[in-house]
Amino acid sequence: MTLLPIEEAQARVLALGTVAAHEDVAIGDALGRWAVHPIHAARTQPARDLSAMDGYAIRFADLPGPWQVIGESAAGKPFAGRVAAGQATRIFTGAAMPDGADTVLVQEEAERDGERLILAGEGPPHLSRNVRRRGLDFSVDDVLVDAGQRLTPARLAVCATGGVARVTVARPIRVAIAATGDELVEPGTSAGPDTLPESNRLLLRALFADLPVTFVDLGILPDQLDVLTRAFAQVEADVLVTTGGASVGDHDLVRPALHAAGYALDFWRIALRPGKPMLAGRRGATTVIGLPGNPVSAFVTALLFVRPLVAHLSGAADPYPSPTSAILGEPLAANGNRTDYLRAELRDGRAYASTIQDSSMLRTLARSTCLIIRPPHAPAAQAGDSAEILMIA
Ligand SMILES: Nc1nc2c(c(=O)[nH]1)N[C@H]1C(S)=C(S)[C@@H](COP(=O)(O)OP(=O)(O)OC[C@H]3O[C@@H](n4cnc5c(N)ncnc54)[C@H](O)[C@@H]3O)O[C@H]1N2
Ligand code: MOO
Repeated sequence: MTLLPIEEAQARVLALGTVAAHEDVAIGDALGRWAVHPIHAARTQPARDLSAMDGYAIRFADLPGPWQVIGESAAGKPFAGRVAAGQATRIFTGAAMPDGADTVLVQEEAERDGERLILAGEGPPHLSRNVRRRGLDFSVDDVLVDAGQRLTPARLAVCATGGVARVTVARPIRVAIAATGDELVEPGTSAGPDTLPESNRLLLRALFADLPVTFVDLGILPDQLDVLTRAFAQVEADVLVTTGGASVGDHDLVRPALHAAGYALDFWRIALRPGKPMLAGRRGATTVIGLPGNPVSAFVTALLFVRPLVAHLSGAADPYPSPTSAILGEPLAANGNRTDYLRAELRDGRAYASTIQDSSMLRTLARSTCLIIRPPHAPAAQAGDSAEILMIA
């Protein structure tokens, strides 16, 4: 059986999606969304030459003083007059430089007696010392945020400073989530030995909590073709995520149910461990991603496929998770034909893989802080070798 390489599977998932319509939102509501267009500054920052320190505005040519203090410039309350030879004004951080002054003497290096000011230190070493020039940060029309960039706290702050009140973003992505399996019960309900508290819906919602999504909870669905088909046929969402029932057993009915509900399958089974039985398809504007039921497989496939799809539909220029690298703390055996995401702990910059890599084991996942990425057919690796990792905690 040929399995689809994960990079190809990722590209195909993104290609299935229909990019969401746009809306304008206040910057206060835009955290974690992606800018659809480049965001341009509506003002210059600083709008005037400003003092960077508390002290005195002087003319550099007048050093080493003394000076006569003729007034004050505070933030928002500029000095109205002009500083002539031998004159200075009191000035504070963020205040406009008075006309005629070009340099700020910090107050720690000055002594004042009434209007008389003298140098009491080395003084500013060069012209314009402690002055923030008009436009130092940005000028009107400069690009503050590129199209496709995420609106992080710092980017929202630069928009505010740039006089940008509203931004264009994709509308929230509607994500419907269904767990399937006769053995599953709502977490917290009393469960006998043949039942299992359902955890994948909670896992997925938590994994996407920072994304601009609205969730539709389809609940826990039984392994019955007609029930699954009816539920999938009624979905109105941008993304339908199912978990479980994706493999080859007699009770793995997600694929036939999706087919019966009118979804066209794009692929099934990929070269990934854990996560091999993943499937993807589409019906109208709804992309379906069928995740394996094993919780660790659901976790890894959600990170590698569902999150990037939601980010892509939201306008992200770079929707994929960003691996970094670490030194291996222990040797690793040669890898087989699937890309392997090993649950591991990062300690003192070294990654240690768990000895048992079973895709049902949530406690191992919960203890892990990273996943070590092993490409298909990677040769055996030694302690001290470098490896790609994906941080997960
Ligand atoms: N003969 C074969 N058997 C299996 C293969 C295969 O290639 N040939 N693939 C294995 C792989 S790999 C995986 S992964 C699993 C996943 O299969 P399914 O997607 O059909 O998952 P289920 O059988 O429904 O469940 C697997 C496991 O996970 C538990 N589970 C399911 N959903 C949830 C949930 N929402 N919350 C918590 N736990 C859940 C379920 O009880 C099972 O124990 O198939 C292998 N088999
Ligand atoms: O691919 Mo399965 O997810 O290894 O257990």
